[in-house]
Amino acid sequence: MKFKSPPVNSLSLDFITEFCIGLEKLENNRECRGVIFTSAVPNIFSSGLDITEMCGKSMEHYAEFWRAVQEMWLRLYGSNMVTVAAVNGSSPAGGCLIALTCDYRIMVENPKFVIGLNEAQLGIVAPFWFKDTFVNTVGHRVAERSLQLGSLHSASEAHRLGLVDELVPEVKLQEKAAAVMAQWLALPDHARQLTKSMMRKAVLDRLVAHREEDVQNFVNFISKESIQKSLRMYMEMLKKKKR
Ligand SMILES: CCCCC/C=C\C/C=C\C/C=C/C(=O)SCCNC(=O)CCNC(=O)[C@H](O)C(C)(C)COP(=O)(O)OP(=O)(O)OC[C@H]1O[C@@H](n2cnc3c(N)ncnc32)[C@H](O)[C@@H]1OP(=O)(O)O
Repeated sequence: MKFKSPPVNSLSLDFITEFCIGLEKLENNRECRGVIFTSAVPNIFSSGLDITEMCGKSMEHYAEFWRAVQEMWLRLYGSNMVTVAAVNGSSPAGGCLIALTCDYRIMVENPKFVIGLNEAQLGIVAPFWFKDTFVNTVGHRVAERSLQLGSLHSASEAHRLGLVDELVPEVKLQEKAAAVMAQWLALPDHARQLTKSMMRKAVLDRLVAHREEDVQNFVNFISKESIQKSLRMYMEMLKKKKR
């Protein structure tokens, strides 16, 4: 699955809806046993959640958007397929979440590419299920420090921390992703799927059990004037950076 929503593959409501429909089709296709996620936009895997979906909109819109973000994560983290992220560009926040939610992450070894859950830098808080996914990948200590600081890690640092599993030169990315996929698909599906479910079930169940509460927390938090102000300032900063 190749993300192609220029300029930065931000995760808008439309993007997420298409992503979920695409994933569901693949999940229901008995001939499809694995998916590689990558980007068709140069230098960007995904810039994370589309900030304009969380800024200056109605409470109803925030709730609809957040349910879609939850749905994307539930489907991907709970997927029966082998999921490999071929990270060929920067991947902050929600973009990093997509990579973390896969079974395996391969990143291009470009020192300009960054990845991490940088929510704290925007004055917002990664919800518990982003945090759980991060902890399950890198462990508690690394996740705690990285989340509190809202760190964006270079590719080599991300590899050192275990945030990504492998680094490769750009030209080798697709070949390596295909090789990893072949390795994971060599196992009997039922054994791999039951093992994956055993590893991820508690974290998935936690969001399913608290889904509406999590929507309300998000809506209450994001609609605060102080948070809206932080998001507006962040968007301004992104625009100014270009001038
Ligand atoms: C206690 C209860 C808690 C409950 C939970 C509460 C809250 C949690 C909520 C949400 C979690 C949030 C998750 C997120 O994903 S937030 C998004 C975070 N993303 C970022 O910080 C990345 C921002 N972008 C960048 O750093 C750069 O754009 C880039 C990705 C490195 C690319 O740089 P480049 O120089 O190539 O491009 P530009 O910066 O010029 O960008 C081009 C264009 O795109 C716009 N844009 C970039 N990112 C976003 C985005 N995420 N959303 C919307 N728009 C984006 C940018 O402004 C430019 O627009 P322009 O009009 O100027 O062309």
